[in-house]
Amino acid sequence: MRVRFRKVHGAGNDFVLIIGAADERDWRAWGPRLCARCTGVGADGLVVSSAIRKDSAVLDVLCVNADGSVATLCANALRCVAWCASRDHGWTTMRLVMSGVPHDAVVDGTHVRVTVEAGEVYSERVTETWPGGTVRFDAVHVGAEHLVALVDDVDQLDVESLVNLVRDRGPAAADANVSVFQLLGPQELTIRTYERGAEGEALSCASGAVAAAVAAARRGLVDVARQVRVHNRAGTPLTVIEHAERPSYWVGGPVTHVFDGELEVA
Ligand SMILES: N[C@@H](CCC[C@H](N)C(=O)O)C(=O)O
Repeated sequence: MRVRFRKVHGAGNDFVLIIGAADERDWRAWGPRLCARCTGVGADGLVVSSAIRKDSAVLDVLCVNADGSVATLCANALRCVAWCASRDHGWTTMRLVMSGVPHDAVVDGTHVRVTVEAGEVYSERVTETWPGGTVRFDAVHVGAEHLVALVDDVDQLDVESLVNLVRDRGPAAADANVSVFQLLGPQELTIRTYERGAEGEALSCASGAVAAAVAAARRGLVDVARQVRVHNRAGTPLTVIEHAERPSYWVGGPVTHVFDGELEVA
């Protein structure tokens, strides 16, 4: 059977997006095949979305990581789904459900923001001492597990080697997304994220941006009641701000359509 897909990225975090295909197909098995950089379409994740009720602005979204695991939250995937739904149906606000958790989305041209809920910040949950010094990671659950560490200079770090060490630090670390961030100035951070499931450094990570902003706020470095800009490897910053009415955060930034295609899936 042939299905249509879109290749879309949210500030460099890229996805193969299949719309309206909520059936029994084993998308977990298709994730690694379609996401493979050399032999597939190439992406950080495969995202499958479908309307919960016909023509309603409520969509169920599945995100399968490039390694076949399922992401409990991928905020950039949600942003990309919202952009596509806006283009297809003209909706500018919608509700997206990922792993049973509802998220609101607002589309304004190519700028898309979604809500993400953050749990408590567990300070210095993992400490790693290595030749580059000591790095202390806070643990923050933002729908997916994140470890985030404040460092002096993100560019000086060999992130992959650091993550390999951190991953051996027990259950809190073994299955987490891992980020290092730096304070750039008032209300500005820069971040590098090693993404679980894509098993590599992502050009941007929206839930990682929320985790870093929340951890930085807890340290008194930023005020999340006002917009925090989070710079990334893609060079297209995301913004994070507390939701005015409920205990949640908006994370926003650009979504870019790359191309459309058709796939034969058995
Ligand atoms: N693949 C990760 C989640 C990735 C988060 C994503 N990049 C974002 O934008 O939120 C996982 O399985 O935890």
